[in-house]
Formats: sequence, C-alpha cells, structure tokens
Amino acid sequence: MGRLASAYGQAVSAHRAARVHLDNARAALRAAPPPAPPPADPDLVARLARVGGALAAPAPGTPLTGTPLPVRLGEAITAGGGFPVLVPLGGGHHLSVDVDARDPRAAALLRAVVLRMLATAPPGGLRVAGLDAAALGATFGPLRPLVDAGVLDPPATTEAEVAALLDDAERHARAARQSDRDDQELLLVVAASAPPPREAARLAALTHAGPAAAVCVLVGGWPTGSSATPPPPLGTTTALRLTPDGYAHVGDPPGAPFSADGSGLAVPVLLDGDPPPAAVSALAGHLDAAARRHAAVGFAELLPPRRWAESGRAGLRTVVGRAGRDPAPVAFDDATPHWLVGGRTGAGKTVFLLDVLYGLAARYSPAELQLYLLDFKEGVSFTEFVPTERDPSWLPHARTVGIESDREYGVAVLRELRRELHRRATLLKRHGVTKLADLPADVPAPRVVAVVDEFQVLLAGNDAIARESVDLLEELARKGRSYGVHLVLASQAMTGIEALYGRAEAVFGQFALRVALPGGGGVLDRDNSAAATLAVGTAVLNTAAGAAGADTVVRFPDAHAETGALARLRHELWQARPQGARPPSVFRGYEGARVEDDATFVGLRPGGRRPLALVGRTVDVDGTSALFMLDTSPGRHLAVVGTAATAAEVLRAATLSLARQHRPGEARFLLAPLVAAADPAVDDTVAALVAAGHPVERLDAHALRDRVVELAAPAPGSNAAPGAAADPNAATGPSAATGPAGAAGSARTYLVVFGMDAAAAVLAAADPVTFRAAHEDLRALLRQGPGRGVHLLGWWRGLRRLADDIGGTQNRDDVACLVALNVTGAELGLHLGVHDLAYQPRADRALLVDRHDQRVRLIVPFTRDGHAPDGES
Ligand SMILES: Nc1ncnc2c1ncn2[C@@H]1O[C@H](COP(=O)(O)OP(=O)(O)OP(=O)(O)O)[C@@H](O)[C@H]1O
Repeated sequence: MGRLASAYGQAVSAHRAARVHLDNARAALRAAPPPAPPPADPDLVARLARVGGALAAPAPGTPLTGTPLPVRLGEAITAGGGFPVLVPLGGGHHLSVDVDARDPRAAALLRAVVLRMLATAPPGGLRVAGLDAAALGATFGPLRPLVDAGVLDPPATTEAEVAALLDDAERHARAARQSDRDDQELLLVVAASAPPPREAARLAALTHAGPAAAVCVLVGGWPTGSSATPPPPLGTTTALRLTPDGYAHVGDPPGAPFSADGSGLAVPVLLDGDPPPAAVSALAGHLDAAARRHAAVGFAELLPPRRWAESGRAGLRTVVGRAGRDPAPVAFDDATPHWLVGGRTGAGKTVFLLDVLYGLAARYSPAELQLYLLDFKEGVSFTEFVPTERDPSWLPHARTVGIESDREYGVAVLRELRRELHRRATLLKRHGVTKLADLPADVPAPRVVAVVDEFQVLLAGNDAIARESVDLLEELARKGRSYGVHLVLASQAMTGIEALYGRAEAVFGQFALRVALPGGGGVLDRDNSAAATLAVGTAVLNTAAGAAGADTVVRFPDAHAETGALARLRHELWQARPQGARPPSVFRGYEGARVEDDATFVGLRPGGRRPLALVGRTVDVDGTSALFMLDTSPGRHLAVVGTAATAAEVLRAATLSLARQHRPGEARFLLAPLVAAADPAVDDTVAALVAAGHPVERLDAHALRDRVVELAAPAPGSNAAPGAAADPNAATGPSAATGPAGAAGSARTYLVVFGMDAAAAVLAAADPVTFRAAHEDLRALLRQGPGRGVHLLGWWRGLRRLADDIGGTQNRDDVACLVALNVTGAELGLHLGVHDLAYQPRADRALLVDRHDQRVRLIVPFTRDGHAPDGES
C-alpha cells in the first residue's frame, strides 16, 4: 500500500510540475495573447469541468487495458477560464500528433504522456517501446532513467530494429487476445515519427486491434486532414494538430467527442511541456524497485499448498514460473505428452528442469509419478536426487539416475522404458482399456517422466547405438501418450538432429510442448522468432510443436540460487517415502568400479557348483555384476585383451572372486606374473589369496610351460586326472578339500597368467625329446581343462597374440570368455567373426563377450582405488 501511495505521490508531483511548467509557459505567452476564444459555451465548459474532475480520479495501480484512462494533454484556454484537457488512452484508444518529435512541443508531449501513464499503471502493468528513426532516439533521451529501470526498451532507430519492434508488438497483441484478460500488461508503442509506409501500415493495424490486444499507440508525424499521400487510417485515435501560434487543436476522442460535428475541441489547448528530470528519475527509481520485486519469481511459487495431494491418472501438471503476473502451468497429458527443450549452454536448462522436477515431485507421490533421469554432459544436473556421503536423502520418485552417462547406458534406460511400455500394454489389455487414464482407480499405474539432457549425444554418429536410439525414441514417443510414459528431450543444439535418418517428424512430431530458452530457438519453427530476445531466467513455452503464435514467455525461478529450499523439500519428500522404498539406481560415468563393493562379490560363498569370475560392473540400468560362469564346458577360460594395465586389475578381481567360492585347499592358484606392469596387481592378489588361506604358486615362463604340459596331460592317479574328479562341479564339498598348496588333491586349478604373450616363445619352442611344442598342450588344456576343473585366466596384450596361442581365430571358442580393453571394435569384430560391433575403446570401459551365451556387454572393469585408467603397459 505504501508503494502505491508513493507511486501516486510521484504522479501527483509530476502533475504539479507540469502545472508549474504551464504557468511558466503562460507567462511566456502573455506577450502574445491567445487567439480569441469562442464565446463561452456553458455546455462545453460544463463538459470540460466534468472530465477535469476525473483527472484527480485515476488511482495509481489502475490497469490500463480494460477501460481507457483519461490522460491529461494540457490546458484549454477559454474566455471562462482554463480547464485541463484529457483524452482517453489505453483500453484500445490511441493518440496521433500531426508533426513528429523533431518539433520540441510534440516531443515534450509524448514524453509527458509516457510519464503519466507509467505513474498510473500498476508495477509491471505497462511496458513502453519507442521508435525514433527521425531523431535517432534523441526524443527518448530525457527518459533515459526509465530505460535503465527496464520499463522503457531502448528505442528502435534502424529499419531492422523498427521491424523487430513491430514483430514483438504483434506477438504481444496476439498473445493478449488469446489470454483475453483485463489486467494484461499494456504495451505502449511510442512512434516519435511515422515509419516508412510498410511499417506505418503495421502500426496503423495495431490501432485497429481493439482493447483485447493490450496495445496503445502514440504516434507523431501522422498528418491529419488532406494530404497528397494520406497515411493509413488509424482506429480509435484522438488526433492532435499543432498550430503555428504555439497552441494545439485536439480532435474528438472516439466515444467521447468534444463536438457534435466532429470538429474537435473548439478552444485552443496549451500543451503540457516536459516533465522535470527529477520527476523522471524519481519515477524510474520507484518502478525499478517495483519491477525487480515483480520480476523475481521464487521457487516457493512452484509448490502446491499440500504435498502429494494430486492424482496423475489424467495427466501431470505443475507450475514452472510466471507468465506476466500469472502462474505458468505446464503438463504431461494428451495435449502435450512429450517436451522438447532447447537452450544454449548456460541458458538455464538445468535450472528449468529442476524447477519442473521438484514441482512435480511435490504434487505427486511416488505411486503417481516415477522419474528416469539421464544426463550425458559433464556436470551435476541430477546429482542432488541421489544419496551421497554428505546427504543420504534422495528423491523417492527417481528410479534411475545417469550422470555423465555413456551412450550405452542411455540405450539401456530406453530399453527399460520400452519394457515398461510392454508391461503397461499387457495391463491395459487385461482391463480392456486403451489408455492409462481409463484404468480403474485402484490399479496402480504411476506416470513415468523420462528426462534426457543433451540427448543429441545419443544420436551422434551413424552407428548401431544411434540407430537403436532413434527406434526406441520413436516407439516411446508414439505409444507413450496412451501408456503414461512421457519424454523430455533437452539439448543445446538442434542442428544435426534434424536429419535423424529422415525420421525427425515421426519422432519430434509427438513433442507438442516446445520450451525455448535463450539460444534455443531451434526447437521452434523456422519462422517463429519468439525466442530471439530471451534473457536467462526466461523461456518461451509453445504448445503447438513450435508453430508461431502459440508462444507464452515465462519467467522461472533460479533453483540454483535456492539450494536450501530445494534440499529442505527433498528431505521432506524423502522422509515421507513409502516403506521399503529403494534409492534410485545410479550410474556415474566418471566413477570406477571396485570388486569389493560389488553386491554379488560380497555374497559369494564356498560351496557353489559353478564358480563365477567377476570382472566388472555392467553398464546397464541396475549396474549388474559382469561375470563369467566357469563351468566344465570346453573353452570356459577368460582372456583379457589389450595393452592397458587395467587387464591385470581385471584378472585380480576375477581371481579374488573365484577364491571366495572355495574353502582353503579346495582350489589352487598358479599365478604367472610375466610383465612388470602387472606386478602391483599380482602382489596384491597373492597377498589376498594367502591371507584367505589358499595355496598359491608363482610361475615364471618356463614353470608356466611345465604346468601347461602337466595340466594338459595329468599324471595317472592325480585328482585332476580324468576319472579322479569326474565332475569338478560336484567336488566342492569339504571331503574334497585336501592337501596343501599344489597338492594333487585340489579340485580346481586356476592358472592366472599376467602377460600370456610374454611366454609365446617358450610355449612355441619344440621339446628336444618329443619335438612337441607346449602350444599344443595349451590347446589341449583349453579344450579339456574345464572338464577337469582347470581354467586359464590370461592377459593377452593383443588379439593377434591370443589368436596365435589358440591356433587361429577358428578356435575362438576355445577361450569363450573375453574382456576387450583397448582394442578397436573392427579388430574385435574380425576376431569374433561379428560385423557391426559398436565398440569404441575408452578409459575405464571394456567390452565383455561370452561366446557361449552370445552375451556382449559394455562394462566398467573392476580396478583398485588409485589405478590409472589408461596406464599402458
Ligand atoms: N531463472 C533464473 N534466474 C536467474 N538466473 C538463472 C536462472 N536460471 C538459471 N540461471 C543462472 O544461469 C546459470 C546457468 O544455468 P544452468 O546451469 O541451468 O544452465 P544450463 O543451460 O544447464 O547450462 P549447461 O548446459 O552449460 O549446464 C546459472 O548460474 C544459474 O544461476
């Protein structure tokens, strides 16, 4: 109230100042008395007095769009005395002056009217846009403080700027007509001079648009009366003509004429002059503070009065900020099932998504809403939704969260969503309905919102991942509407995505809601420039898949600036989580994997029938353990291939996981550290095996050869010989646990070779007596060893060397378990005889291939803390 009173005070002082000016002007004119006023017309005087009474009336804060506001232009000079002259402006009424603002009287009048209207409008209720090609903006110079306060746009002076201003005004008019409300912001277009014919016609059209368009035009240089090239007619406009004697003639205001015959006010009018600079500054200061208060949208505005009170059955709705002074709603429903969000980096995309996600999470319980969150960029977009050491809370709606995700993880999430679609299809069929909304109320069916930030990463490159992603996105977009699965695809660049193998329309046609943040105009139609001038913190929402004319500009709160409020809300929702709720499965692309943290590893116990060799964490939705089952089939051996020293880490993890499945003495471990790069991993493995009580033997290349020969053709009577332990899978009970390290009684033998290729020469050398190379024994061992409980786990530093050892790629099934590190997809495809193997070698990733069950998986290989990911041997 205080603010309003003060605004009113400003207005009154501006009026007073104008009076002082008037008196001064009068004094100046005294020497040249006014033209003889017409004989006193009691009727006119009475009418002017009535209108004059209204001058005191306009209360500050009066909306200017619904009904016109009487605005003072100056004082009528009559024989009976002076009266203020008021004309209606706003509410669909306009003003023209016959000379342009290069005439100081016209310029001063335009400025005075702008100031009066600003002083009367509610804060944020009036925006002023100026055109001044004739004086290059000088007309608006004295109003500079209003530009700084953000209520007056810097005047348009060039042809392009004038055209852009008119674009903006027309957009404003269309949007206002659509929203059709009384308290709509009024756009005051002040043309200091008439623009060229094309633009003049557009300006004139605005005056015909009616009150609902919420535009008021003040234009100078618009001749009245006859002229060789008459300008386009204006609608609902009071025409002002400056007369050479220093006075003005005021035409009849439409709807409230001064004259009965259309001749206008019959007395000369002394126009008000410039408002004093102090009044301009004071008003600007007031409006600036008010505008800032008005512009700041708080995070609290996005939240509902009660948590989890809404049902998502018919769709999801939230508030994302403000459009003008109103809450800006957004929805995932039949009309806008999927969203496409664009904005250059730093435009506030993450903030916008956080606003939406928290808004939804506060309205809908986890029984109504599930979130799948996927981010491909470096950053922290969704980290706050997952538990950390510092903050154990998580968002109970979140099912999966991918941070700095791999493309393979992205595809895994999309596949999981497709499975969800299929589950829902079955559910709907069972209930005989075709839409989620038609399911009986007691059937739980939460809506799913899947957010993919920087989704263009998924589609980059013409590879198998890109092709599968497009297929999945298309299917999800097409069926998601009926099944309550909604996509939000966000990107900083739409270029390149448009191609989408010619299926852009099939995919993006379903994305009815477009959100353009600064620099994100690419999500709108080519001819829709609504996002061209956005500032950070604002966005264009378009509900017609980007088509021009369906745009709403919204301001959304800076969630990053209110981390405390966000954390409080998250904790509140976390505390309210349903009993038994599990935290989301999290994939952090930058994080290594430790076998000691693996749930399967922790659960391993002696006594299992088929030992598992754990090698890493699968890049999938649940981060499942990547493992091989070492059963008795020929070829159940592990080859880790590549020059990266990570291979030694993988062998360590595999060995330690196998060791957990045997009681001391049930298995023996023969370790051959043949390359220096493996030494730290070997030492650690040996220490762990010994500490667990397992027999361990270290071999050099020659000892390795001897063992290979021995294990390929075991001595009669050895437990490892055929027949003695016919089924090693069965020989894991306590009765089989005999003998110390290396004893013949071991039921399992693991030959772990760190740098198998370093033994190639020794294995290839022919025995001087038998002329047989140990390579042949190796191949026999590979085929027959598993049946006798003997498995080889080896690191080969290249695929060629592996192929040489096994006797050519045709024997590839003799080492059926493969972990490929830094070998190329093409090389690997050649080795495996597989075309189109999408694998890009990179740090901290490996490809798991199991020849026997046709498994191919991207994994994060197990390493120890401090292991340098791409350390090459
Ligand atoms: N509504 C807002 N009001 C004020 N500042 C904002 C608003 N939204 C975002 N910002 C500011 O803009 C900056 C960038 O925001 P944000 O991190 O969301 O951008 P982004 O588009 O996700 O960028 P990137 O893609 O590079 O991560 C932040 O510093 C943030 O505080």
